Amino acid sequence: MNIRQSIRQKRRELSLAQRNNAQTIIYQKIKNHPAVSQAQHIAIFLSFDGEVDTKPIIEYLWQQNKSVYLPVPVADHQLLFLNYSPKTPLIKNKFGILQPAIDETSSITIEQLDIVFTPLVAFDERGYRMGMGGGYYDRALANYQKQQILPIGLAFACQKVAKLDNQPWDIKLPEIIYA
Ligand SMILES: Nc1nc2c(c(=O)[nH]1)N(C=O)[C@@H](CNc1ccc(C(=O)N[C@@H](CCC(=O)O)C(=O)O)cc1)CN2
Ligand SMILES: Nc1ncnc2c1ncn2[C@@H]1O[C@H](COP(=O)(O)OP(=O)(O)OP(=O)(O)O)[C@@H](O)[C@H]1O
Repeated sequence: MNIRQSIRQKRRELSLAQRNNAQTIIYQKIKNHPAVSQAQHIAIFLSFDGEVDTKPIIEYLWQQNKSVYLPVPVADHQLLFLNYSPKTPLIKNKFGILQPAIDETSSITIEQLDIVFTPLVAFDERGYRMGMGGGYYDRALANYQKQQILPIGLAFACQKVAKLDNQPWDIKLPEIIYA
């Protein structure tokens, strides 16, 4: 089994108690995060495959009157970020992940985002990430520094590896919140 598959399996196999403990710590870190307090436009994702459960984070962001956006995979491995409010109807995309139905009027360009909470399968000390293999986030975040976007990875500690062999297109996350 390759490392993507083996870490996805480890992540799915975390017990409910392990998950809840870690998620409580992660939520606390987000609530105390100065950049999150200052941000207005925040992209996050709806969890699947054992990812950190983002629902409570989204509820918190809504409570704080932040504008929340979800990734929508489109052609050429591009991501669209669409507004997500408590009223937004969700549909399942081809990966089985819930997303808002495509509605161009609610999409935001990447450079308008302040923070992009980024899903990942594995990460290393340096902040390199391995994702699901579509290259969606590597493309979306290719120029994040110039665009003054703060990508923040969200993960469980079991997703950390010593060193990923990174490719030229791999972005390095400046911050990963994990527990
Ligand atoms: N919650 C969440 N949303 C996300 C991502 C993510 O990692 N997590 N993505 C991060 O990029 C994008 C979706 N990327 C994905 C890429 C591949 C597969 C996947 O399961 N691939 C299967 C084959 C799928 C198929 O039938 O076509 C596989 O590799 O076995 C899923 C999501 C956008 N939304
Ligand atoms: N900035 C980019 N421009 C063009 N192609 C890219 C870019 N980033 C990644 N790719 C292509 O996308 C493919 C998948 O990349 P990779 O395996 O690193 O994805 P990933 O980070 O695991 O997935 P994701 O970001 O969707 O979670 C690679 O074959 C790579 O050639």
